[in-house]
Amino acid sequence: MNILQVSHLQKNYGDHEVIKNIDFQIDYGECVALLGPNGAGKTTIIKMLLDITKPTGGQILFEGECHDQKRQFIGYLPQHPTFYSWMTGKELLVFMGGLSNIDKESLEQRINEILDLVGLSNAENKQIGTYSGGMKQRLGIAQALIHQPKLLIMDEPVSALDPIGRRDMLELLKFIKQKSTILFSTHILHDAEELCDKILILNQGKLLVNGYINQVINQNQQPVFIIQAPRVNEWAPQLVNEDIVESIVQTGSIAKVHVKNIEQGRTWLLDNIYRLKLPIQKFELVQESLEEIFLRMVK
Ligand SMILES: Nc1ncnc2c1ncn2[C@@H]1O[C@H](COP(=O)(O)OP(=O)(O)OP(=O)(O)O)[C@@H](O)[C@H]1O
Repeated sequence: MNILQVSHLQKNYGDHEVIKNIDFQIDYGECVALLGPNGAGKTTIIKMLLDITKPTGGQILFEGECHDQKRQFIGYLPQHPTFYSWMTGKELLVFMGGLSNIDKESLEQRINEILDLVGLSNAENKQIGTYSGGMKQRLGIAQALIHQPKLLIMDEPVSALDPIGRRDMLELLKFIKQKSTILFSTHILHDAEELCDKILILNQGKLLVNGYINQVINQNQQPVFIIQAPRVNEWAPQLVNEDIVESIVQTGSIAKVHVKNIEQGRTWLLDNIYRLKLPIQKFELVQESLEEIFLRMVK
């Protein structure tokens, strides 16, 4: 049995179809990234899993059942957690543990364990208002895990952090995932690649991809020619050809040209480089990265 089964999930706001007939499942011990550009519908899906928002259609089952008490089952770190800044980290966890009906004796021990896990033992008696962004986010993880939920859901857990806070958080999540089942949303591909087993790519409410990262890369990767030469804006538009070229992406002095067929594309591109007398610095055939696959799909 899987831990979460989502079938035919739909959400409309008025006439706006925000989530369009989505199916996915999460198995025990998996770490799954929900990826999508701004407005794709990631937060809406998470809110429906948490019962904050009601679906327009479809079904959400936890361990095969529609649970009424989702708070016991799920630990949740929102996109913008808000804390009382006058509370200490420990006081917040006592408060949250109380809401989850953990008895006092077990709670004391659980708080010590969880503060140790997230690296906040030394700051437990400091007011949250004095915490850095990274410390607040780690406290957010601690409150989400205090009642030992079966599923940890996080909405953009690292996006707002500086590079050091982000690295700390990724390392913490790598450790937590060894013993947890995790679903988190992000628009940062690299984080998904580093942490996850499976990815769900969402665009405009539709699920475009649902699978293990390696499979997704193998099944969707397209060959791409890299051409580097000065004044890319002037020559790249002349390489448009619907029969041969799928798309062209320009960055700096580089054009990434996706072709429909490698042999035909190579010959045609070389002919054009010669015709245009391009002073090329590089001509190379590479495979797309996950980020490039994502960008192509959500365009
Ligand atoms: N309460 C609401 N009423 C009407 N439309 C909404 C509401 N909440 C979200 N939407 C719309 O639903 C769509 C999906 O929004 P959602 O916040 O789920 O996207 P997201 O992928 O989480 O984006 P982001 O990465 O920016 O957080 C957007 O077009 C948004 O404007």
